[in-house]
Amino acid sequence: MSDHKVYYNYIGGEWVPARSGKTYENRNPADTRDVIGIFPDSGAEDIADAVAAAKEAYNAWRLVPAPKRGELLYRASQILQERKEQYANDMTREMGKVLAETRGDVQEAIDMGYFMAGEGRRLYGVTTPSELPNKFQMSVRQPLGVCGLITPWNFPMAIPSWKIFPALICGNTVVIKPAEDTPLSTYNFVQALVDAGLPKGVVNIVSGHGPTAGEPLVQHPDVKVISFTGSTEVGRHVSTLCAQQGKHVSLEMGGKNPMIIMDDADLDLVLAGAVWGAFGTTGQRCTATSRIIAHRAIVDELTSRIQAEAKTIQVGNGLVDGMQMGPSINQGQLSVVEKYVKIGREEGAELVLGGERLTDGDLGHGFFHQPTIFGNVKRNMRIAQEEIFGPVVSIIPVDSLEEAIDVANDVPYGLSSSIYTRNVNNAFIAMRDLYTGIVYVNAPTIGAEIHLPFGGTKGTGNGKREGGTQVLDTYSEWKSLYVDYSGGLQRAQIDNAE
Ligand SMILES: NC(=O)C1=CN([C@@H]2O[C@H](COP(=O)(O)OP(=O)(O)OC[C@H]3O[C@@H](n4cnc5c(N)ncnc54)[C@H](OP(=O)(O)O)[C@@H]3O)[C@@H](O)[C@H]2O)C=CC1
Ligand SMILES: O=C(O)CCC(=O)C(=O)O
Repeated sequence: MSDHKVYYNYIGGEWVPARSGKTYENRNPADTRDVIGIFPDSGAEDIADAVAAAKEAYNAWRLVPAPKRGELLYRASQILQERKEQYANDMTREMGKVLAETRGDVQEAIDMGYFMAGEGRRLYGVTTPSELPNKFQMSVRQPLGVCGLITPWNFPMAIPSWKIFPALICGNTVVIKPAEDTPLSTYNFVQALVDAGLPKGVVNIVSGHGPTAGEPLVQHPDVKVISFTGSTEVGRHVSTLCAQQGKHVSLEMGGKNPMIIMDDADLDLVLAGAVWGAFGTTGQRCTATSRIIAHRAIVDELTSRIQAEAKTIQVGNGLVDGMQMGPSINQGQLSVVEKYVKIGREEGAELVLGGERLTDGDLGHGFFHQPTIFGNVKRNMRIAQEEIFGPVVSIIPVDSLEEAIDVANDVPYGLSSSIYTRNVNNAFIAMRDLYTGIVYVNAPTIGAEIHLPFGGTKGTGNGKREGGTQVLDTYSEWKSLYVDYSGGLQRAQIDNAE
């Protein structure tokens, strides 16, 4: 028998194993000798149990006054705050990103909790004047029922919080299937909700694999909305399944985010932003800067300065002080990085830095790769078009702002973009013409805050947004209410007119 910690699904207020008894191991991507824990390898039957529990709990939860629901969310955020350091440590161990970043991940969940707790006292609808006398009208949000949530591994607490908190504040109940690589952080998040006193069945977590646990959740007829964050390929499949049942679906998917550097940019500022944008979280952010579109007048200087800066990045176990970049999440993702490095070389891009897996000493036990920069990249090369989701950035020279924006928009994704310039006109043109869900000026493509809508255009999404109050639209439907207090007067007026 192994002595690793065993985790269970949380269904209807009980911690239970998968009905089949099957489990899987969760290992540290920085050192695969380190087993984080044993998690249920759940199937359709476990999903069915969780959906039934959520459906039952919905009847009471939807009637809890929204401000009271908000108080529970507030309490959960306080608990997350108290446990922030422990949860950040757990997250670095299971996901690999450095501690400063996992603290930020937990903090985003805390922020989202406080934000949505406040929404419990707002959840604004509108009133409008009526065309008729003695008639009142207004619109209110109503919950949908059971929400199915499917999340990726790169923000394993923040992204679940972006879904669970707004779903709950609207009066829904939820079943979440976290990424198989990072269940612990989502379990920790759910534990905080449980400890805050959430009623049984309101939140349910079922771990397992996408096709065997995620897909049954998507297909379950009692699940009214699916909120999915992950790859464009899986997201489109999920969307197709939802369409077959006419089910609501919110999709947040991939990115190929450009950073435009004009010839008047402050290059010191650019340097910090470009290195953080490209190599923060090992490039495993959907908002990561994966293309630097630089004016030809400064591209050589910029390339050599970014190369010098990126060379100093300390790559290693994120729990060790001083480390700046962790590993890829797993062997599959590392292989994708290696594949694209090979493709870039074959396409004739200039390898300016990196390009190799790191295996010295203890690094050999993890999925580490050098920060990698390609220069002289052409806009239509595969490394400039396809999402890599790793520490690889392409520098693309251009001759004008117009060309830069054209190149920036010429990819199948549209999540985030940025421009560095001292010229206010250029900045406003870019804000207007970059066809992405998020645009930064003089800042990298990463670092979104939860108070504004988060999401993208084209292959990045399906028009929905997380974050901001706009996220409430995913977890509620509008109901228009008309109240006639004329005592039949209106009917009489209409009859007389006829
Ligand atoms: N736009 C955004 O907001 C964000 C987008 N992303 C995108 O996510 C991707 C990386 O995340 P990754 O986890 O690898 O993405 P995947 O699409 O592989 O997985 C996302 C989630 O979907 C599950 N899943 C896989 N197959 C199915 C299926 N057939 N039915 C239902 N669920 C399924 C996964 O389970 P399992 O873990 O078992 O595979 C996981 O929980 C990148 O492309 C990135 O751009 C990431 C973060 C934010
Ligand atoms: O850096 C950001 O803006 C947030 C990134 C994010 O949420 C993601 O990559 O999933």
